Amino acid sequence: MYTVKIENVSKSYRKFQALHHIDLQIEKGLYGLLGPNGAGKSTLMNIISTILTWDEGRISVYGYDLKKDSHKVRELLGYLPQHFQAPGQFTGEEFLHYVASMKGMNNRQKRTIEVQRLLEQVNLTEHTHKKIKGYSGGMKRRLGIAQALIGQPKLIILDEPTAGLDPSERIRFRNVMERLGKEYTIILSTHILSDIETSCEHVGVINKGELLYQGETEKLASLAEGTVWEISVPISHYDEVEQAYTVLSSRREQEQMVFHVLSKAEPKHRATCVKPTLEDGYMALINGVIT
Ligand SMILES: Nc1ncnc2c1ncn2[C@@H]1O[C@H](COP(=O)(O)OP(=O)(O)OP(=O)(O)O)[C@@H](O)[C@H]1O
Repeated sequence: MYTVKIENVSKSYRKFQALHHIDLQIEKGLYGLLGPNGAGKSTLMNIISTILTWDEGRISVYGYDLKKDSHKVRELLGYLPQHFQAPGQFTGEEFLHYVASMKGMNNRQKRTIEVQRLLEQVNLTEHTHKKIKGYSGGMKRRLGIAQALIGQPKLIILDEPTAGLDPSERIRFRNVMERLGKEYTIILSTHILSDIETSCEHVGVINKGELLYQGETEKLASLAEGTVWEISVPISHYDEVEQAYTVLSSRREQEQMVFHVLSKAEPKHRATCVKPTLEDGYMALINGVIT
């Protein structure tokens, strides 16, 4: 059963069309929204979060129409905006209490339990009483994730939640999300493929406001089957290869350069076709090598 249904949604900022007829169906669990800078990810997330309006199309969230029943949707929603800011003079704990009160959690004792649980979940317990202005970027991000989880929302929208997190925080974040994804719908946007590779079963890829793919994350890699080639050339041919192909990776092996490149046709250099990774599938889509 789909919890979020987006049908034929378009959005323009004055004359610039940021989203073109987007159709997306999202089920309970973790859903990854992928796309390069300016693809339209935040626009779409702000629309689902009821912050932005849109021009045409229909969106429903847990059966509620987003236009007619936006107040109902807001009650189900936890949201981490891309540029999350919290007042620096608050401590982490005070801020979470404040957000929880705004969400209608009036019972102080219950609120305290919830705040402590969330601080622990995002690994901020030892900074509970520290002022937010003294937090690092990663700590602020984690606090942002905690405030999005207040009140156990059924739909959690996280716009680039892992920006600024170090590798161990990223792993911790993934574990928390995987656990929550068993019960709730979580949509997260990212450019970091490793964030979604293991945790999101389904993914949508957008570029320039167009939806290029939606489906199983695993299958994104196989879309690029037959278009990823390994080429080994002398170092002096480096520029030639870079100009001729979309280079996915390169490494030096003694006097040779070994490239992985994208190409629909077999390259003119001696090349071996290799099994694509998720990143290759994504790059092939974004570069228009596959459609
Ligand atoms: N308020 C606005 N007015 C005009 N254009 C906008 C506005 N907000 C976004 N855009 C444009 O819409 C397009 C989509 O932007 P959006 O922020 O949704 O992309 P994104 O995929 O979230 O990018 P990023 O990963 O860089 O945050 C971009 O070309 C952007 O410049």
